[in-house]
Amino acid sequence: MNDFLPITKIPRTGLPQRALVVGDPERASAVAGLLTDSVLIGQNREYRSFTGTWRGVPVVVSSHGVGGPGALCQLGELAEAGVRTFLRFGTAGALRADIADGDLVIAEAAVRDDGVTAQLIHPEYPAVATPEAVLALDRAAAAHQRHAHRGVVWTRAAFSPMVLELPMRDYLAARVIAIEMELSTLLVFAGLRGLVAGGVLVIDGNATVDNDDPTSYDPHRQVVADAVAAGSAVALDALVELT
Ligand SMILES: O=P(O)(O)O[C@H]1O[C@H](CO)[C@@H](O)[C@H]1O
Ligand SMILES: O=c1cc[nH]c(=O)[nH]1
Repeated sequence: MNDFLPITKIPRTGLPQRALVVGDPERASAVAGLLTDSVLIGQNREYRSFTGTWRGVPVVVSSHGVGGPGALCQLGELAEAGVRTFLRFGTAGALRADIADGDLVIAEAAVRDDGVTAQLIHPEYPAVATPEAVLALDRAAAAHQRHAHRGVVWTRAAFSPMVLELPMRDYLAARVIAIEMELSTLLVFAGLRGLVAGGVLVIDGNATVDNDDPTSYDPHRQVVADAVAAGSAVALDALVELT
């Protein structure tokens, strides 16, 4: 048998039990650059994975690309290789005027509009973060003096609407605070497997505005880059607190 798993090309066994998962492979490299003794352990497609230590604790940092189905492939292989605790460190659009660019959103749960978890379990099953992960992220954000908001996140498979309208009004009325594309997949996956999971997201725009004018979405701004750099330490600090 091959020593590497087929989709991510990470080693089949022996990975640290904690992983930070991110969308962008370049973000995986940047976060790995913060670790001690970081080693690239797999690179295939959108999946770039490292091991290293943070505050003396072994961790994995791994990218899953954009979208739930691809993320699910990565999560399954990380779990097969030994990961038990997952935090997603991503970006998201704000759904409230008082949530600013560069702020952090700590997810308590996610709306399962992800296009993939309905193929795993009934839609009534919740996508909920492990309470200890929420609290660890809250403490880490406070320790780093980062502005953080807690609430429900909308995970949506399609980045932009086409013929059908986004049900934006309903989720705004339901007080959902941010939108992104992979978190509910992680939370459902972890729930079904009995694993620990949570997520923290850097706000890179206001999705209620960007939805009216898609050309206004610009995640490549200094305020976002600075928050991603600061948020990396928040996410890693929380990750190593969890068991
Ligand atoms: O910054 P990441 O982690 O990729 O997260 C967000 O950014 C991508 C869309 O631009 C989607 O993957 C979305 O979930
Ligand atoms: O899915 C996403 C990710 C970042 N920002 C958004 O507006 N949407």
